[in-house]
Amino acid sequence: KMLKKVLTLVLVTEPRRVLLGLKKRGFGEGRWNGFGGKVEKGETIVEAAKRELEEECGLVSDELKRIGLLNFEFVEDPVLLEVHVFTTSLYKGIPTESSEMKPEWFDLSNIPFHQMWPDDRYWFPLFLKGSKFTGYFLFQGHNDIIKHTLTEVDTL
Ligand SMILES: CNc1cc(N2CCN(C)CC2)nc(N)n1
Repeated sequence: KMLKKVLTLVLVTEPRRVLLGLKKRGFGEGRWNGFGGKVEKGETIVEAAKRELEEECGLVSDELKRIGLLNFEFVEDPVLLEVHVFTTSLYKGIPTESSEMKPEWFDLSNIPFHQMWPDDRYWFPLFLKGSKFTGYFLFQGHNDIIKHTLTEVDTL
């Protein structure tokens, strides 16, 4: 049976901007993304999302809203990534560079999709218009999407 890794992704917004981090090392290195990581033993998914947000960019939020559930598979690697996507516009702190991420604000009309995971082009517009969504993306390598499904949902 396929191994499953549960991961988090947090997108911080202001009225006309979204905070993204440039991944400095590891999985997704060189790509802009929201903040997130693994869910450790003994913590809930939203606790993990809150922890990773603070670790990766120094922001603290107690109001993370679940907006998406994305499943990723890579043909070369038998692990399913189950990514729980959150957003918040209520936070404390100043975005601060960490060992993992270099944070920057992007105007909503200027999202650097060419320097992000290719699936983002599909689901980011749903996130930006306030929809909830579930999706599945089958990758070949880290750049090519062979197959995908994406559905707007009322409840996650
Ligand atoms: C494989 N495609 C991905 C992965 C991904 N994540 C984000 C969170 N990471 C911890 C793991 C990988 N984020 C996006 N936007 N797309």
